[in-house]
Amino acid sequence: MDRPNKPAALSPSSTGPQPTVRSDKGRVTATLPTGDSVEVLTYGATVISWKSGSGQENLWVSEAAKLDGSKPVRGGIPVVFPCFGPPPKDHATGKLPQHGFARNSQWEFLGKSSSESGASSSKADDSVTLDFGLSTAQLSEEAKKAWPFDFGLVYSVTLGKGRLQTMLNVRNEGKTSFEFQMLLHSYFRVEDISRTETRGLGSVTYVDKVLNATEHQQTDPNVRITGEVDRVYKSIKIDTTSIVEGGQPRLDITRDNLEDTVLWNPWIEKAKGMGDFEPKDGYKKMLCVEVGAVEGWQKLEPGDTFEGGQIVKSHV
Ligand SMILES: O=P(O)(O)OC[C@H]1O[C@H](O)[C@H](O)[C@@H](O)[C@@H]1O
Repeated sequence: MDRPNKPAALSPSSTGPQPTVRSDKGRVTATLPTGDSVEVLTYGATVISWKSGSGQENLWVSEAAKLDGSKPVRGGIPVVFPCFGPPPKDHATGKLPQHGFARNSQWEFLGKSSSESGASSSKADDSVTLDFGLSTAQLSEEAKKAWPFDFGLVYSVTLGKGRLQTMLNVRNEGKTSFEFQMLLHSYFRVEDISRTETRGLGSVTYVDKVLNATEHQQTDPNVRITGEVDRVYKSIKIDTTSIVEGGQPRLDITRDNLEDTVLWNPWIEKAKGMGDFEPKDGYKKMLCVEVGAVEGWQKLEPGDTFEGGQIVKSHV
């Protein structure tokens, strides 16, 4: 499948200030002349910071998050592949840990490409894309044994003025088909969860993981977070889920070729139970809105590819 809005390669005739990209000791950072910036660890290809030109951080990262590759990052945008949550024991992913291996594998930085025209904007606007790769050969022996399929992932992180696009491309490099799920586990930063709501999830069926995985129908198009929430919204018709604070739009999260979104906030007790979640009242400052394909399984035949992701627009 062709990726819509893929930025073109840097044109030699480009003039004016250019984005700067630095790669050092497992961290890749990109900064636009507008001041927008992104920082990505090669560990998990985890985006750990995304700032708007105003200097405003859009992602939440725990103060106790491990950034040394010893454990998946608690915050930012961990990549979930090839299973979401604890995999069913009778499925081919059954021996993998919760959320699979992508978030705790060492990815390769494949390089950058830049564009003078915006990836999702009609207005001319510089952007830069950072590509990261993960394939079977890079996995730990344990992960290879637990999920014995040949695959190739390319994760493209595109930074534009006031927006971030993250796209995961999955390719079956083997001789047999495989099934997978994928999800971008974005931890968004909010000022005050008590003034925060999401819009765009109305008339959708969701599975409530807090209430014994029972199915419910979302009737109110606005969802306020007033306690622990862990919901899988399925087959959503509206492409964009917005985070609104005090009635003002904060972030618009648009799914690309993905139909599901998980809403997660651990609230008081669950936050206390997570050693890498700090400060303990940090749940007041974050909301996970996680786009993905987690309802059932995506099947890929040998040689086939799947691509899905998100474009996030920041209003500040
Ligand atoms: O603690 P982790 O493995 O990072 O998972 C954190 C959370 O991820 C998703 O949002 C799931 O829906 C939650 O059930 C899970 O608690």
